Amino acid sequence: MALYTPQLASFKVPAIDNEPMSCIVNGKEVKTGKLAKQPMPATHAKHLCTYHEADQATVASAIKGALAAKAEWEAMPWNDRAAIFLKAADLVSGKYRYKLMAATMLGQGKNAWQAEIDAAAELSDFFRFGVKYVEELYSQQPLKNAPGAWNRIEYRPLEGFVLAVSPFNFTAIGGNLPGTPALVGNVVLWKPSPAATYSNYLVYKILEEAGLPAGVIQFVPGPPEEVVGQAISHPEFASLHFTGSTLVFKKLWKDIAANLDKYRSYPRIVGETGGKNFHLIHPSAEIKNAVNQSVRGAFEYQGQKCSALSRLYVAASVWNNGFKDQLLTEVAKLKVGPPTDFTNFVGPVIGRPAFDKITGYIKQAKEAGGEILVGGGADDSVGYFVQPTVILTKDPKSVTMVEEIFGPVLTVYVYDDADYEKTLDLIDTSTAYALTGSIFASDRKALLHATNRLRNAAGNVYYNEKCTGAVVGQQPFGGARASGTNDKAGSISIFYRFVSARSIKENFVGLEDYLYPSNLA
Ligand SMILES: NC(=O)c1ccc[n+]([C@@H]2O[C@H](COP(=O)([O-])OP(=O)(O)OC[C@H]3O[C@@H](n4cnc5c(N)ncnc54)[C@H](O)[C@@H]3O)[C@@H](O)[C@H]2O)c1
Ligand SMILES: N[C@@H](CCC=O)C(=O)O
Repeated sequence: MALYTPQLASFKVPAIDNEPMSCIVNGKEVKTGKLAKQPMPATHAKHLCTYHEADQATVASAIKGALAAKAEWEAMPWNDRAAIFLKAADLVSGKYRYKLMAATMLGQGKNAWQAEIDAAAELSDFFRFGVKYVEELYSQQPLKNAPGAWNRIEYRPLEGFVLAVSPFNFTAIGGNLPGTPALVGNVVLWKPSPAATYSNYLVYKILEEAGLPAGVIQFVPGPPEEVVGQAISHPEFASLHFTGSTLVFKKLWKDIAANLDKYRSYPRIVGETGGKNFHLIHPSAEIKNAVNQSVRGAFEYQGQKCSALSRLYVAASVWNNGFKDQLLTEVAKLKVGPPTDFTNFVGPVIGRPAFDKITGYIKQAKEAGGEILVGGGADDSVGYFVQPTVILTKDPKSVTMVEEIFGPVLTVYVYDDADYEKTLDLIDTSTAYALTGSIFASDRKALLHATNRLRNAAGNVYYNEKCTGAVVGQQPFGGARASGTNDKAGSISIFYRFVSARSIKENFVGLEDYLYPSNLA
């Protein structure tokens, strides 16, 4: 999909305060007694909407309704199921493009460019490429048939229901987590993030307008522990499709294990989680490109991408010969403010807890001897704004080089050119994560050497390009170690996790005798 359409220049973000919104169970809005607000990060004084949260009875009825919708959804011809998602993709990139973008800008604090990448381009790509991948999956059939026999594979949806638990930071991931299992015939209970409820609600409404039958996806915003806990302890729970923090994913995995004896099948657990992503700047790197890519990688969407650049390893020869000056000059120029002013590059972070956590890390880094080279400030008087911050550390294992911050904070470690091999070891071993990383070098041997040495340090690797911005269909996305199950969103691989294949052999030739030739001697 083409990005940044000309109309965007005159795009007026519509007012979307107080849109009606609630849980949607069996296609109907459910008004419960429990109300919640999604705060607006750029103003925090207002809110986008008040919505009804799922209570226990709502979750129970959503699960029951999903299971009731299952037989018909499974039996729907593939072409009809595919048509719904293709229609939804057209609505996302067409009729609802600006509304989705506005919801993502105001509700999640993205600037217009980032909102278009996410809510329009990536979401419609997930749906369109999803259809292509499922076509490919279904057409994968045994290559061999013995004479008189026919083999085939049926890609059944899972027995029971899938639980999709989505993060705040990508509207597209919100749509993809329930969309992927639903596309292959599953029914899904979708618990969105409380910080992205409005945009996610719109995604649900778009699927509904595209023809998704009532009950196939149940939209149940609500208190995370309660809603998720209730779903996980249900005997028909079949799978978790999660994206979010490592801590929460590990907890949910343990909760699932504790309930294992209740389930009919071993649940499929798919989780894409945190990152501590790196740029490695080799002595042969082209400086201007490495600087610009680092600025985008670290500060786009306030560093609130799982893939955001967070630890930067720069050769001393490069750092002292222009890299440092260019980096600091560019970061100091970044304009910070609400996304409604299109000249702002950096917007608000998602909310009070994120603001406190990020500023807490900056404080810790200072106390541990880190030098703030630029930024370091923050302002929560109106909205949650953290200045883009660059910290220089002499300790490559200091806290901001190791832990996920999820904010506009970049820590730099300058290595002696002679210590290149040691630096590769540091990158590989100093964090628990392995999501994304980039190597900047004009020496091709150096690129290949680092790629081999860092084989398990990232699921997505880039050469001379920032470590964010994976595109559906081009760079399948995900990481291993503490970063997730690496099932690769935006590729065919993920669909295997939500089907349970059945092999069927049909015999056309009757057996004349049960004895083997060896028995006849
Ligand atoms: N690897 C990836 O593809 C990827 C993509 C996007 C975001 N992320 C990660 O997501 C995190 C940021 O998103 P977030 O702040 O929404 O994450 P989060 O873990 O706080 O929340 C994710 C989801 O889990 C729910 N949740 C939170 N606590 C829960 C609990 N105790 N029990 C049950 N459910 C609970 C939330 O309501 C939300 O729906 C970062 O760590 C980021 O790296 C990873
Ligand atoms: N597609 C995104 C990953 C989503 C993480 O939050 C990227 O590569 O930047």
